[in-house]
Amino acid sequence: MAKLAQFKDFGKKIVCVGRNYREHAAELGNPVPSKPILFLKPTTAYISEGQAIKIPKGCTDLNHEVELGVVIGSRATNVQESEAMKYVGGYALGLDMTARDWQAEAKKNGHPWSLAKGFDTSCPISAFIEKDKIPNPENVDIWLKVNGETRQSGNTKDMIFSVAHLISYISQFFTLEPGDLLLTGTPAGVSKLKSGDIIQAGLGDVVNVQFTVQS
Ligand SMILES: O=C([O-])CC(=O)C(=O)O
Ligand SMILES: [Mg+2]
Repeated sequence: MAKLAQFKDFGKKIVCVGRNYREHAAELGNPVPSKPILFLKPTTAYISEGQAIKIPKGCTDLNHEVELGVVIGSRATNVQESEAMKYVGGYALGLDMTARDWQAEAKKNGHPWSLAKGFDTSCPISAFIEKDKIPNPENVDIWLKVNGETRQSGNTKDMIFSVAHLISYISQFFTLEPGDLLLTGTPAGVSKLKSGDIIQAGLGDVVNVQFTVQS
């Protein structure tokens, strides 16, 4: 496996998992999935700390979704679940910013979520986290505050599909490449944001980030 340093410049394709926590599926009135629900964001969605989250033009219900991000370390095609963790290069905290009004409309009409999930600034991301800083990705506290008030507070042990299962499942259909980011789904507590809001989010005490929302 190549040296981890090369993944500090991760920023390749963003593969997202939907409804991977029962309580979040329930809060939006969705059934619990029997297999992972996948969607993609374009790489133009990435921002890092210091850049603002922009409410996309016409969106009236921008939501935060804090998620554990897994950075892929080596090329993965059709990997077994028992081997899958070898393909992890490290981690990151990611926000799956969602135009909930646009997503609701897309759901109603059976249309894709690309616009609701893939607009510019829809993937704020922390710095790269070395793999050994998170020895067990299935037991990490994950939290998000808006203007100092806790909105999301979960633990990755409540994920329906594990990191290993997700990598194995996804790699059956498309190849994961070094530098790709896998966003593993959000716990409950998603809520509406407005211009000027300050989001703080973190994974246990491993990492925390801050982003401002702008119209
Ligand atoms: O928009 C949604 O509810 C699906 C999703 O991304 C998640 O569960 O993290
Ligand atoms: Mg999400």
